[in-house]
Amino acid sequence: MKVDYELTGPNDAPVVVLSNSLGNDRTLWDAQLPALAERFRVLRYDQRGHGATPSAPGPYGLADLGGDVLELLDDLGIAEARFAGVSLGGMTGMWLAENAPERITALVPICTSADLTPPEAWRERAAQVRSNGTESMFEATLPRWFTPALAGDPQVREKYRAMLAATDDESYAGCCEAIASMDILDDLPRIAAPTLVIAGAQDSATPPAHAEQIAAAVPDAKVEVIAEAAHLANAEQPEAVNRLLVEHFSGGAR
Ligand SMILES: O=C(O)CC1=CCC(=O)O1
Repeated sequence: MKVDYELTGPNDAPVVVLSNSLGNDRTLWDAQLPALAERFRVLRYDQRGHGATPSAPGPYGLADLGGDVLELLDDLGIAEARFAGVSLGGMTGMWLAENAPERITALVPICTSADLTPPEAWRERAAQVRSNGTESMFEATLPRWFTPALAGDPQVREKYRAMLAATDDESYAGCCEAIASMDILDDLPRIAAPTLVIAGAQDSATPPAHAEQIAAAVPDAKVEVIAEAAHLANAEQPEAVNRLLVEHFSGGAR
């Protein structure tokens, strides 16, 4: 699958790949771009059926979503990259670090999980979206994405409602099925990339315990919990997340 992408930053700088979560697109990273593109070649892309990337019939697995990234890196002639992903994007990053370790030199999974059970709940969500469409998910989703302070802001509501509604129904469902069938927990100890796991203190979708579980399994991984942030912590607290991303990606890449 050819994904839609955008490259920003110096041509000769190390590459940082940014991967979005379920129901939004690469503009999720708008507030990271200025800080990262000063030092890195930033490669933002849209997960399949999200943003400007075409859809494909589901179900998907994380191998499909990770495979999309490998195809993109191959097409662009990028041998290796640092990788940050939010939620589904973080799962994609962990799959890559386990299955294509030579391509991932540093990893930052953000507000994500390696074990988001029960799978039936994701299959039910997939069925619901195939019947009712992505926009029907909005009122239930926004309070998971942001703390009440931001979730009530009319501009935030409109931006994220539009992104969710623009997400292809079948792809959203296929991504839910990728989460349902996710099988990355047991291989976390194989991850060799220096790893920083970021959590939102108020994230009800993937609470900080999920970050602790990942960090306990990945050799030498660290955890940072961002106060006053829910699931889309990079959008809600960009300064704190930018500082951590720049520090981690400037430090010990493998
Ligand atoms: O929409 C949610 O429930 C939050 C979420 C889970 C996986 C993902 O990418 O977003």
